[in-house]
Amino acid sequence: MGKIFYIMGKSSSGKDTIYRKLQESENLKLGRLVLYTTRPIRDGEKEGQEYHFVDEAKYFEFDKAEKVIEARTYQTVYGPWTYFTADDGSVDLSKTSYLAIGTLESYQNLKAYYGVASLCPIYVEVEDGERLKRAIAREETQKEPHYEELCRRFLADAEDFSEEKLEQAGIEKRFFNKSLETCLSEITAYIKKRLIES
Ligand SMILES: Nc1ncnc2c1ncn2[C@@H]1O[C@H](COP(=O)(O)OP(=O)(O)OP(=O)(O)O)[C@@H](O)[C@H]1O
Repeated sequence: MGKIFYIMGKSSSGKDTIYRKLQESENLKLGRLVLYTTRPIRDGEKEGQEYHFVDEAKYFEFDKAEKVIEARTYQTVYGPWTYFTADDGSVDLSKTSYLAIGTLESYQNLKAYYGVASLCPIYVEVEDGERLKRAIAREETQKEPHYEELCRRFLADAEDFSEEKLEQAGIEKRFFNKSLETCLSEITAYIKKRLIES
């Protein structure tokens, strides 16, 4: 059976960067499980790459059809943004393994939906000061930087990824993203090992 390799970490820990590199990796050949969001697309993002960018009506459509696996809404300074995973027919674990990005909460819900044996957590960590610098640098590249949202998210993450919650979710292994290259090679080796085991 295939596995869902689930990348998690606080904002600006490097999840998207790592996700893109692993997707490009010739020798892993992982399918993509793309989450949905109603938040506006950022400059440089592409539909279907980081997320499926949809409006609220689409979310309600999936919900009505009972196809929402997990959903969470953040009351941001720009209004409510919903992030969700939908059973949109793109996942077949009998055929392949997948790579996804999500939160600790969505990870727990996917475990309940697909079964604990199908999920494999990839938790990425960066020292807080360095992570904040990367977040600001990334925001500065945006046409309309959202600094308030950056601060809100930074504070919310401290709670959402508390040591207690990590322990509850059974996250033991951590991948430190100081050097991207080293972090990527450690994650790649880990995924290969887990693929052989499954
Ligand atoms: N090892 C690294 N060294 C320096 N910069 C890095 C490293 N890894 C990622 N970055 C940069 O840090 C910024 C944040 O990375 P990225 O957008 O991948 O984080 P993220 O975890 O997906 O954040 P979010 O959850 O907020 O979308 C980006 O500008 C990225 O280029």
